[in-house]
This record gives sequence, C-alpha cells and structure tokens, in this order.
Amino acid sequence: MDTILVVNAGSSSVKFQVYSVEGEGVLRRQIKGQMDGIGSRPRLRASGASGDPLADRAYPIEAVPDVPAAMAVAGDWLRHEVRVLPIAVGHRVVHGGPDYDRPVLIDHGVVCRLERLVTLAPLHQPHNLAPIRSLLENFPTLPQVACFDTAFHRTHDAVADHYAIPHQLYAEGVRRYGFHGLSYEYIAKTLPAVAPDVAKGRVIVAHLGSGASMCALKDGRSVESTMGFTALDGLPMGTRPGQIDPGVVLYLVSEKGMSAAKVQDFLYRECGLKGLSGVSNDMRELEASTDPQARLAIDYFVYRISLNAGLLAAALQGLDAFVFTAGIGENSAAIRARVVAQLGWLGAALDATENARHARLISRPESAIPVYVVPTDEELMIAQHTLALLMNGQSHNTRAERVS
Ligand SMILES: Nc1ncnc2c1ncn2[C@@H]1O[C@H](COP(=O)(O)OP(=O)(O)O)[C@@H](O)[C@H]1O
Ligand SMILES: CC(=O)OP(=O)(O)O
Ligand SMILES: [Mg+2]
Repeated sequence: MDTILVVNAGSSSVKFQVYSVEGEGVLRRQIKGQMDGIGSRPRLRASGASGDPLADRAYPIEAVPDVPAAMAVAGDWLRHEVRVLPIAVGHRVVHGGPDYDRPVLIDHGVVCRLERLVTLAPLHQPHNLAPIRSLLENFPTLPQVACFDTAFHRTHDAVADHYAIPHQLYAEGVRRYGFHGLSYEYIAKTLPAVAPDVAKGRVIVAHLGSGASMCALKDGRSVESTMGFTALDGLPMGTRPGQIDPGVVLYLVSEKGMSAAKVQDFLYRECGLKGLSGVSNDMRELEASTDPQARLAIDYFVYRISLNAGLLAAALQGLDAFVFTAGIGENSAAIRARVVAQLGWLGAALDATENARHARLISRPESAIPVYVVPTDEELMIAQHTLALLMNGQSHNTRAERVS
C-alpha cells in the first residue's frame, strides 16, 4: 500500500497521520496520532482508520521533556511498531519567510533557505527541520514536501502586511506574515459544507491551542491575522505573551541586562499562561486549579480574544460568523462560553447545551452571529498538498526501503 506520512510539530505536541493513496488522488487516513502534553503530561495516543485505538501511553515529564524527545518517541513507534514505509513525507514548516507562498518539494537548497528562518520561529522551525534533514540524509530519493503556516496569509493587503518601519526592513522580509495558515486553510475549505450561508462572508476563526491566533476570513481568504513577523504576537499562548509593548523588551535589556538569547528564551518559553499563572502552560491544568493567578491567566486569555475579535471585525467591516478550533477551541466548553459572552455586544448568543456537548453550531437560533466549533485538520491539508506535488511530475515509486 502506498502511504504518505505527515508530521506536524507544534509547541506542545507532535501530531502525525498516515494516509494511503488510493486511485487517482484519493487519500484515506490509516493512522492518526499525537504526542501531546509536552511540558506538562506527555501522552502518546494513536488510532487506526476506523478510530480503533492503537496506542495510549502516558510518560513521566522527565522522559519526554521537549518536542525533540516527543518526536523521537513518535518516530520510534511509527518505525518499529507500525513499520510505516511512506512514498512521501509531508511536513508542517511554521515559517516560510518571504520566499514561499505555497508548499514546495524539499531539496538541500530549500532546507538552507528555511534554516535562515530558525531565529524567527525558534519554538518550531528547528523541530520542523530536524526530521527533514534526517530523512534527506538517510533517504535522499524519498520525496518530502514542506507546507507553511505563513503561506495562507500571503493574500493580505499591503496595509495588513506592513509595520510602520522603514521600507528597507520590509524588503528584507520584516513583515506581518501570520501563522496557523494550514489550520485556517482547512477551516476555509470546510466552511462551505458546515455553514454554506456564511462561508463566502466575513468570518473570524479563533485557533486556540498551545499557540493561539485569530484570522479574519473574507470569502475564504485570509485578510488579517493577529500574528505577525513571528508567532509571538497577538493572543497570549501557552508560554508566549502575545501582544506586548516593545518597551518591555527594551526594559529587559537595559534594566535587567538580559542578552538577546535570554530575551528570546523568556518570550518564547516563560511567558503566556505559564508566566502569568505560575501554574502551567496547559489550559486543562489551569481550569482545574483554584490558584487566583491561574484564574487571572484564564481571564486574560478570554479578554484578549474578545479584544482581538473587535480588531478583526473592524478589518472585515462586519461579522457573519465566528469559529472556534484547535486544542482549547475544540475542547474547552468553559472558555468558549466565556468568549461568546464577551461577544454579546455583537449579538452573539450561546446555546449552553449545544456548547456543552461540543456541537458544530453552538449559538442559539436568534444569535446575530452563528458560532461554530470546527475541529481543525492541519495534517489533512499537508497530505493533500504533498500528494498534489507528487502527482505534478514526481515519481510515485520512490519508497523508503528501510526506515530505521
Ligand atoms: N479538554 C480540554 N480542555 C481544555 N483545554 C484543552 C483540552 N484538551 C486540550 N486542551 C488544550 O489545548 C492546548 C493544546 O492545543 P493544540 O492545538 O494541540 O496545541 P499545539 O498544536 O500548539 O501543540 C493545551 O493548552 C491543552 O491544555
Ligand atoms: C505557530 C504556532 O504557534 O503553532 P502551534 O500552535 O502549533 O504551537
Ligand atoms: Mg498546533
């Protein structure tokens, strides 16, 4: 059976899927898995084509302290227990920089260009590139495809793409890229079936995971994102602060004597829900905590989502629907309820029963704005892009003979 392996390294999880390629461009999911809870409660879960459980293992936090360790556990499981021999591998690569506005077949030149972006996405890019490099070395003829978080946002107008800084920096690539594009692309493609009345309209999508951002969609295209040059901006996240006055960074440097490396580590790993709560980066743990700082962190998360909803509604000049997705957006009825309450001024009205059972449509019929929960599937987008590039002139016969 010809299969495509998809790898998606996020900031608190490593997700993977295996698809069989059937007939003319038909993909069928065979395995879906993830190692999540990295930095809190690491757990490997995987299921087969019909949702049948294949693995469910918890690990002590010391055994899987970071994304590379999680990648190793997931890789071992795929190699030694499932014996996956893909004809191609599709990778999520968080930063595509100014060069890439669509997925690309990977060669050494592509890897070199993507390595230059590591400092712009230090939580992700090194982990996205490590398996690419290793496979390129061990299986040089195995087609690999890079699919970028930034590509979907390349439709932004100039005003949404710029900072108010001298043009030379824009020319060098200092732009508002936006991230989570594979997730938004999936939602945009799914909306016509889920919500045909509003899919062509003005929609805000809130991707609330360990990394979190919001996107303004108009007729299925991204017109604005809360993230910018890096995945630090916008909403507060598991360990990133979201929007912050650059004066704070200057203060850290001039008053605290922090080096660039220290500031980077601080902004990417010590802030956000973790920094504000002092309890955890994991929303499940904050929701279970009675610590007042944990409550403040949740309040701040909800408040910033509602502020950014106003901002994106202004970008769209109105709002026809609101969509929740990703780890928190799909699973936390409490956070959704609080966000929708904050959107009451826009006429949003929650159906508490539908929300509690994580239904697709969670607003009441009289709500001025329908509110949806749409589980995202970045891996499916990656598999589709990978297959499309394979079919455009690449050999289907190159197989990883031995994955070890
Ligand atoms: N049942 C749940 N209730 C609340 N939060 C949840 C639940 N399940 C997952 N999450 C949260 O989702 C986040 C991870 O989301 P995810 O989209 O997988 O992140 P990433 O891809 O960035 O690693 C974590 O903060 C986790 O606590
Ligand atoms: C870009 C980003 O923040 O990704 P993730 O949410 O997967 O960490
Ligand atoms: Mg993610």
